[in-house]
Amino acid sequence: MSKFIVRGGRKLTGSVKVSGAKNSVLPIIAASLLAEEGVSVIIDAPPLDDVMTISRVLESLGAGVTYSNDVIEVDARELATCEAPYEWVRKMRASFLVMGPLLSRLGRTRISLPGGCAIGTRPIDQHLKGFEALGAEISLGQGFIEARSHGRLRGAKVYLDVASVGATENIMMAAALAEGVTTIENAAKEPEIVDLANYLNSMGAIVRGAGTGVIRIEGVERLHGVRHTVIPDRIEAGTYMVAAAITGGDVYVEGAIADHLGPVIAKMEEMGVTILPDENGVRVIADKPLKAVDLKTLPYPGFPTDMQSQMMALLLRSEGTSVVTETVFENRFMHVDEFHNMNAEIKIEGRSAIITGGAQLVGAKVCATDLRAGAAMILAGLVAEGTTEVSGTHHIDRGYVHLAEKLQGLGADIWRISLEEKATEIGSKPETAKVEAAAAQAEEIVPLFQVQPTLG
Ligand SMILES: CC(=O)N[C@H]1[C@@H](OP(=O)(O)OP(=O)(O)OC[C@H]2O[C@@H](n3ccc(=O)[nH]c3=O)[C@H](O)[C@@H]2O)O[C@H](CO)[C@@H](O)[C@@H]1O
Ligand SMILES: C=C(OP(=O)(O)O)C(=O)O
Repeated sequence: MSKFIVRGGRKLTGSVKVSGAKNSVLPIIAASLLAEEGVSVIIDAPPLDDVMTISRVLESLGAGVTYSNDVIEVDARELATCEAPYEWVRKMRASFLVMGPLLSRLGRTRISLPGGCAIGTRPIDQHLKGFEALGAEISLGQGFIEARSHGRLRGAKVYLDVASVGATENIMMAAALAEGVTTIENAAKEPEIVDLANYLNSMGAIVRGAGTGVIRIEGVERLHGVRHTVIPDRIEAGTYMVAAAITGGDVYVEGAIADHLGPVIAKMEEMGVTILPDENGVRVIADKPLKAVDLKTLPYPGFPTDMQSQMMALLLRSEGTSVVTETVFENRFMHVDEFHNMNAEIKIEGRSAIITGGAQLVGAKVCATDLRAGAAMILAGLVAEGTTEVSGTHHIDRGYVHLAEKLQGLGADIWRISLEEKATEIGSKPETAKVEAAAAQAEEIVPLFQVQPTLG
């Protein structure tokens, strides 16, 4: 078990590099299961716990997976089973993304039910509706979902009741090897969908319209392994943009793609933050008092739910009242109680949080209730009076590569401790790598990305 310790009060300056996108690399690794020929090479794969988890899922299916210096190689030419075990699927909902590729390639799959999580119930009915439209028979029992097809899946029209990112991806992957044409209507439009479509197309698939509400997939008979570079993580980029703004800093976020961050940039500009995008990244300058703004989360190109809690931290620094409305997930305000512990003034009314900005935040012991909530606590800690201790770091490790080190590089006073070391080293900063290794061991996670070139 470990914690982040943040001492507030430093302006962040300098440059920080964004890693590859978690939400792109996960479906892309899953899609590698479709390659019956050659090996897939995925470049800029971030060394995150979620990447390790999906790699473990692939290994449990019989694929060979190696990782070295942000490059993952997947050899899925021979698969041993079509069953994804509970042990790994329960760790991460995105493991369910192997269902489409397995069904499409093997004609049968059995996967543990992914269940809900802290931010909502997160049903999978739209994924299943899509598979059924393609001719699969679905059965549920004993915590597993089984899907079978008689021969190849058949292309069909699928209308999604909600523009689900995961369902769009799963159905795209299932349709890639189906017989005939599949059309997904009311498809999700996120940049990660486009990245997955580009990956599938270079594998030999025929996917058109990704990034719009209608995606057309013409099924092919075989797909092969390719080299692909994952897009930069827009949520990680947005988090560092907020870190710059909240501390009144001046930071260049290298790799941030302004086009992917439209609503985040628009809202920060409305607040009075200067954003200067160029072809390699985005510079954020916060040299004026922040204004309150209202925002509502929506599917892309609307404001991303994955940036809601970080923006709430920023709005706590503004003068006036802001209203944040969460429309994507039904329970994504868990961070509000944690903010209260830091002297924040926020009231929840239904799906909206009413934020009275301007109060001095005070350091406290808080918990990362989910991945982005954890990032928000750290952001608040950067400007709180005194010291903030953020527990629940396993959530943060799902989505942020070397968070403490990247913030330290910008001048933040943040470090990570293992709870064991805390007892003996209060007041000193233990060396980060050693502490992370100890923390990983304590959480029974093998630190694959630092010490082992090969998974498994
Ligand atoms: C690995 C990954 O890419 N995760 C992202 C993905 O999650 P994920 O793909 O799980 O999110 P979805 O887009 O599917 O979920 C959006 C909404 O649709 C609902 N829904 C979804 C599927 C379904 O079959 N039925 C249904 O009702 C969900 O409960 C939720 O309320 O998109 C979310 C919304 O941008 C992000 O917060 C996550 O970071
Ligand atoms: C909710 C998130 O991810 P996941 O869908 O993997 O839980 C996120 O990245 O904020």
